[in-house]
Amino acid sequence: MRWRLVWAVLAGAAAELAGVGLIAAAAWLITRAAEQPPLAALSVAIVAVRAFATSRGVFRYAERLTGHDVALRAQAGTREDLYASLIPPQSPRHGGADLLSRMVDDTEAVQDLLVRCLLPAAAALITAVAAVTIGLTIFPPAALVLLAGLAIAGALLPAATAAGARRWAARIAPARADLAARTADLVHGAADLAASGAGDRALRSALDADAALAALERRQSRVHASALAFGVLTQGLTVAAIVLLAQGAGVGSVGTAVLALMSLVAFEPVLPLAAAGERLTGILAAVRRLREVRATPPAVTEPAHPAPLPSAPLTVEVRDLVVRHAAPPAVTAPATTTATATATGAGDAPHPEPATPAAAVDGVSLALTPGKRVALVGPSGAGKSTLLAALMRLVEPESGTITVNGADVRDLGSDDVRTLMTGLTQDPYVFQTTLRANLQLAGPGKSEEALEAAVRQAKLQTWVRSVGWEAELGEDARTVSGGQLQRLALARALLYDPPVLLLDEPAEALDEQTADELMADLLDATHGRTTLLVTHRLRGLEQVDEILVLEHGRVIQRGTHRELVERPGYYRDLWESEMLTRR
Ligand SMILES: Nc1ncnc2c1ncn2[C@@H]1O[C@H](COP(=O)(O)OP(=O)(O)OP(=O)(O)O)[C@@H](O)[C@H]1O
Repeated sequence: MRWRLVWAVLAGAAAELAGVGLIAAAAWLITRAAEQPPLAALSVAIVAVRAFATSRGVFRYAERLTGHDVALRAQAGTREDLYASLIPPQSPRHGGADLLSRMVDDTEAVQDLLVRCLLPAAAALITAVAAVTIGLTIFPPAALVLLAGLAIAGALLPAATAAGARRWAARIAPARADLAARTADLVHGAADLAASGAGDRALRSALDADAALAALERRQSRVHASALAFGVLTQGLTVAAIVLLAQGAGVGSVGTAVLALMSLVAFEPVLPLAAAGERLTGILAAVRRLREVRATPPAVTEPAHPAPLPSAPLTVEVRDLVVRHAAPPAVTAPATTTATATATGAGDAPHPEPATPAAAVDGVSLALTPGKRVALVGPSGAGKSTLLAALMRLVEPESGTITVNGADVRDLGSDDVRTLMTGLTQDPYVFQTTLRANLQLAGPGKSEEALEAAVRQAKLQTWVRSVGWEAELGEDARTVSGGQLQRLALARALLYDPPVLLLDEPAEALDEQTADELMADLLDATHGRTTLLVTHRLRGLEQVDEILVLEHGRVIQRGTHRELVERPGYYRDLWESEMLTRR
């Protein structure tokens, strides 16, 4: 990469220098030819003009080729790093439209950093040094004026545009993120917005966000246009000053023409630096945002030397487990408010510390011996999914232990743990590919019979038969109903067949009858399989070995179905109300 970058800089500088040489040689040739010297006196200049003209194109081509090659490689490298940093589960996880804009726009900014800022700046510097050096050999005072003009247009002006743009970039980035988020809400939430009659309001707020962004961008364009105009003015004044100085000092028409035209051309690579300075601010903000994603710590700490995986049969023991989620990040004020607050200094006011959230799982102990099936029940928000996430190493417990055959899961690689304990998560995802590929995700080498069996166990065979194995499923699962999605994910979990199966509400989003059938089939399918099942439905739970009732993260009741229905408490109340609604 480093050598490619050097070649790109050299080719860019050579193209600019050829341009300066071409104009200087042409100026000399034209003014000298006017004096009608013998042709032999012009032959070197004629060859030089041709050589510079030809080589300029060749160097420019080489610069574009190597420059874009370097930039695209850098962009690909940045994307790769970003993807790699997103693979381990993060806490908190970046997501949605914001992450998309970071992945697309911000990684493109890395390309711009090279193509629009670093390479042009290096080429401009080399050209400026060459032009000033040539000027010094002809008429030193003119060279000094040229140096001053180039310094204003190439250093002071870009610094000023960068400072001006920084203010706007700080406001434009959140305004753009705001618009992206509102647009994503409009697209993905179209059905919900229409159903709750909030479509017009959402559209209006997206249009307001659009108008706010457009206003900011218009003001930024004004800064951009004035900077460009000031650069051209500096160029004109510098050349005029050089001509006046040279004529006053009696440099002669040939020397004056060479100085004037060469100075004019020396500004060519320097003038775009004002725009580059402006762009640099946005680019640096994008680089910062990318760093933020890469620096987000993974949700769990990986051991430096993962212990070997315990082999089945597995006994999983959870002892006094406490899991606390991080407090949600403070809501940032809308872009315009932030800017106003910064301008007035109000933004410096200290933010109140977020209160420590209550533990989602608070001192839970349980044992899953080989073949044992345990059910977790409890009200919404009781901590059931969090317990499953801790078993899958998706969240780091605050205290307590989880061991597999005596080995602490913190000493195992988290990917390894997920080959031992995994299953159906609460928000299953359908990938934009065929139904078969969606299932095979869990077992690329599994036989056709295994696929069929998983589909049968998940009670999905009628649907599969009607749409076919090669049916394309949508990324946003529009082609799949809630129940089908749930059963597809269940089939995937059953196909993966981990030693310890974790199932988070497998009958969620199903109608009463299908849910009953599914639970009955599931309890059959998991017979003799180590299983931890989160459910809101109690029917069939007489088949599981132990039931834990969670409330506010704590186990408030535990026992078999028979024991729990005999005792007064949450379980018996829930059982009675379930029986009542079924009558
Ligand atoms: N990623 C998270 N960040 C912060 N808090 C969270 C997170 N996930 C869950 N919580 C909180 O932790 C608590 C337990 O949530 P959890 O999803 O484990 O409950 P649950 O029993 O599975 O609920 P449900 O039956 O509705 O799925 C809740 O108060 C929830 O708001």
